[in-house]
Amino acid sequence: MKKIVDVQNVSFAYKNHQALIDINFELYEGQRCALLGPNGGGKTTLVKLLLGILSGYQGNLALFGDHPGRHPALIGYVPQQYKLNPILPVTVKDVVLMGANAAQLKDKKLLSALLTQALQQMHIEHIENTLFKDLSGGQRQRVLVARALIAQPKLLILDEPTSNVDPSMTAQFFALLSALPKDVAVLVVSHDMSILEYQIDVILGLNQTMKVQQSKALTSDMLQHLYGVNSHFIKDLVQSTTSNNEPSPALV
Ligand SMILES: Nc1ncnc2c1ncn2[C@@H]1O[C@H](COP(=O)(O)OP(=O)(O)OP(=O)(O)O)[C@@H](O)[C@H]1O
Repeated sequence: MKKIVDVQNVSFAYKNHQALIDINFELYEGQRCALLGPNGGGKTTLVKLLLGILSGYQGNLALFGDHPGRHPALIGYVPQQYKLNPILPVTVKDVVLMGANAAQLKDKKLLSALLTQALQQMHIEHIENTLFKDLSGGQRQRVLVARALIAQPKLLILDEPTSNVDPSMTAQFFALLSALPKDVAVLVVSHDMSILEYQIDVILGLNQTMKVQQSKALTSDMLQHLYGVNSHFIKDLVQSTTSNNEPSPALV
């Protein structure tokens, strides 16, 4: 398996705040990974470092064997929110095609095939001419993933993808993600532990320092690391929010 992300002993400090301390993890092609952590835990900072938006870190950080920011076309980033000027009549198709512009895809035939494929992958071909502003939160989320997919990235970073959608849309959204090409590595950033009910291979628990788990069973150690409170309280909380009140398989 190809290594997509390699982070070794990475630390990062803002002017007056040490945000990340000695972070280590690797991400391989096809892996589905959850980056979990409390507010202020450093998730955004880490993502910005991966995207090459922030620099000035200590340690070693490589994506596709190179410095961050060198291969933007290989990374699809899906922001938490995407604001468009409501006056602009921008359709779903327009938004998805913006992803092709960013990756500088110009061949018209190829572009048309990739557009169709991205719309189909996210099951939004029927709304391609609908105005983006008229969509629901869940539909917008799918359009933004399609916008990232049109450039055929090898790493997809999803920032709090389900923060604006209800639980049934969340389930549908993750079902779609599990149908992505198998070689695409996916990093889902969230503080919502219920994402662990979906297909996740690795948990990165970030709270200034990082704990890595190669399974999606949340251990007491991980809960303590992330939230620093009695782990039974959190387990009870998560279980009480699952739809059928059955103990979640993600918890041990
Ligand atoms: N530009 C900045 N200057 C100084 N401190 C910052 C800056 N950006 C973030 N921080 C601090 O760094 C820490 C990590 O912030 P970060 O935004 O990475 O956390 P997060 O896990 O993404 O949080 P949230 O889940 O609330 O979005 C926080 O204590 C935050 O206050």
